[in-house]
Amino acid sequence: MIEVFPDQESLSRATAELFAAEAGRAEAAHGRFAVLLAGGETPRRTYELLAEEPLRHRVPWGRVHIFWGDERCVPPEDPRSNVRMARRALLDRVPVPAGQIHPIAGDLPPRQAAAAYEAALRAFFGPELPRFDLVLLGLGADGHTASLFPCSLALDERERWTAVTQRANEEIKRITVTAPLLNRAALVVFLVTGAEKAAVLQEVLESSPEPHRHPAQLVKPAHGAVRWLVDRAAARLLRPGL
Ligand SMILES: O=C(O)[C@H](O)[C@@H](O)[C@H](O)[C@H](O)COP(=O)(O)O
Repeated sequence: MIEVFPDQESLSRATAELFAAEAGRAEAAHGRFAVLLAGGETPRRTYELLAEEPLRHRVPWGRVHIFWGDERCVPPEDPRSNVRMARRALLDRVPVPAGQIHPIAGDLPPRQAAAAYEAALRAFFGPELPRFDLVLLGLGADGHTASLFPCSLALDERERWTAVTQRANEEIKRITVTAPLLNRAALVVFLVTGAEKAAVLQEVLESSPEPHRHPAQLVKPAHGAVRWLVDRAAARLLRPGL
């Protein structure tokens, strides 16, 4: 399902409202809301809106459990950190109990960080593959999502829930969740804005599946839904009515 919004602000507002609605639904259904946050820049405004009136009062923060889809292997205060971005935009401003925030430790050696994060996931969800109520994902201009980059070994990981990856021409490593975890989600929401994403969005949504070229095409939850929230600039090359 693809929803086109006039601009990033209206997309961010709709995403924040969806987050609040899903949180209320999950809490009513099973007493908690487990969400996987996206990194990068696109979700920042959504997180800010969730911390502000009126939405801040619509989310049962005491029942919310926060995880991340990926993190850069940088210190916690590094401006590139996805955990830092979400803390500053949202988590430092709403009453989620500290024990319900499960950051990826970007300052650990990468393999140790991936193992520690997988242990945190297992501690919370148990031995079964985690089923998140909501997964927020972005889309890179190269078709990546989370930190699942084209042609990376992590794309074929079917056992582990986390992996160490590295983006081409980027000196740092990254920790990412893997496709099996993403594909257990109840609801996956891709957030895509900006004219620079128009070409890749068209390829991901309209070209034949080539997940090693466009890892976002790996995301097809067997028992869940995928929604694409895109702005008009990113959607400009899509077939009408897609
Ligand atoms: O750590 C990251 O960078 C994200 O997890 C990554 O998958 C991001 O969602 C896309 O690269 C889009 O990034 P923008 O939202 O900044 O365009």
